[in-house]
Amino acid sequence: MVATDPVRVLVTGAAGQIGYALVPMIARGAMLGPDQPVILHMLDIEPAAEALKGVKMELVDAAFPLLKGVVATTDVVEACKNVNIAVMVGGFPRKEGMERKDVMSKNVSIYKAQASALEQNAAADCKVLVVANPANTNALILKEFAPSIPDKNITCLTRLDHNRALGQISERLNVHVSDVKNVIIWGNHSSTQYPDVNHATVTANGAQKPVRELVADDNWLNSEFITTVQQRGAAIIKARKLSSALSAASSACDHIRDWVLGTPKESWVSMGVYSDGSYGVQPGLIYSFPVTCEKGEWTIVKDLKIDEFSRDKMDKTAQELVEEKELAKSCLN
Ligand SMILES: NC(=O)C1=CN([C@@H]2O[C@H](COP(=O)(O)OP(=O)(O)OC[C@H]3O[C@@H](n4cnc5c(N)ncnc54)[C@H](O)[C@@H]3O)[C@@H](O)[C@H]2O)C=CC1
Ligand SMILES: O=C([O-])CC(=O)C(=O)O
Repeated sequence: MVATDPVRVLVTGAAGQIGYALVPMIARGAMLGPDQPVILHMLDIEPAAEALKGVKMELVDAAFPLLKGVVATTDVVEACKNVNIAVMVGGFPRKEGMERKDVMSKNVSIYKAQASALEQNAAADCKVLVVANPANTNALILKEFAPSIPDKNITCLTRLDHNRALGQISERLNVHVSDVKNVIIWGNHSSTQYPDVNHATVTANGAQKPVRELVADDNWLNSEFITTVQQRGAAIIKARKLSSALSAASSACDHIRDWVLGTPKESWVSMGVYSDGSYGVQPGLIYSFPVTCEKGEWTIVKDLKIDEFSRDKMDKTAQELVEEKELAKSCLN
């Protein structure tokens, strides 16, 4: 493919609230860069067909220079045809008072059903990002029911949690968010996730300093900071009566952009990817790790020092993923 060939990007659940925030970002180049033309494939279900038509009309009305075509459909096969990137948002969001795994039975069956459509119709090297909750387990189900898609091409979104952690540190230290780097989200996109700042730094006047040293309050870092990030999704639902949408859409663009175009030098991001056993995480689980990306491939950052506090939290979130996997399988029987 030459650089100016359009990239086909599928967004499922495109008539929903994340979809509505995400498709204009993609059409403006926030996902694949300002020179990369795109063709948007938007999938939703029959009850949302009229709303989906409306989104397509608005995309036409916005006259995006990079947008070379729009497919808006309720047919999953048509939606998946030749797509290079698939952002799987379709599903049901949780409501106030629920955990993300409470939408499991409704959502995992969607991912089982759509796995084969993707496998059979998408481009052979299609990169898949699962956003719908429970994101890690939906991605795991998709991976199991689409065995010919390479494991490394199926990921889930924990970049929103990563960005939330950057945001909390930036507010606490009164520094710009782009000067904070190398936080890590370990594990599940759920309230057991472990936001870890032990390797994070802030750049000031050309020098890098450890976040722990600058914050100088281990008590805050080991308690309130962690729970704020873990519970941020619930806090947004409480405030908006709807779950996060603009931040989820923006983080989905960050995830794909860094995966395709590469992570900046000496920094990493968090992605939910299949475990190869790194850091003692059960192989095959979709677990959020620190990764660097180059030439369209992610690599888990190896050999970071893990203290006892972190080990315990990393194991607890892994254990939840093992349990979710069993629960998902029972929902599919
Ligand atoms: N991983 C993450 O960081 C985040 C994940 N989420 C999750 O993303 C998902 C979408 O959230 P919203 O856009 O707020 O929900 P929404 O309800 O506004 O939109 C979801 C859309 O999916 C559609 N849909 C349902 N079943 C479908 C199917 N089989 N195929 C295609 N489309 C289908 C619905 O008709 C709806 O238009 C939820 O599961 C939510 O919990 C939300 C925020 C962050
Ligand atoms: O909390 C939710 O249900 C939506 C979500 O995943 C998030 O905002 O992180």
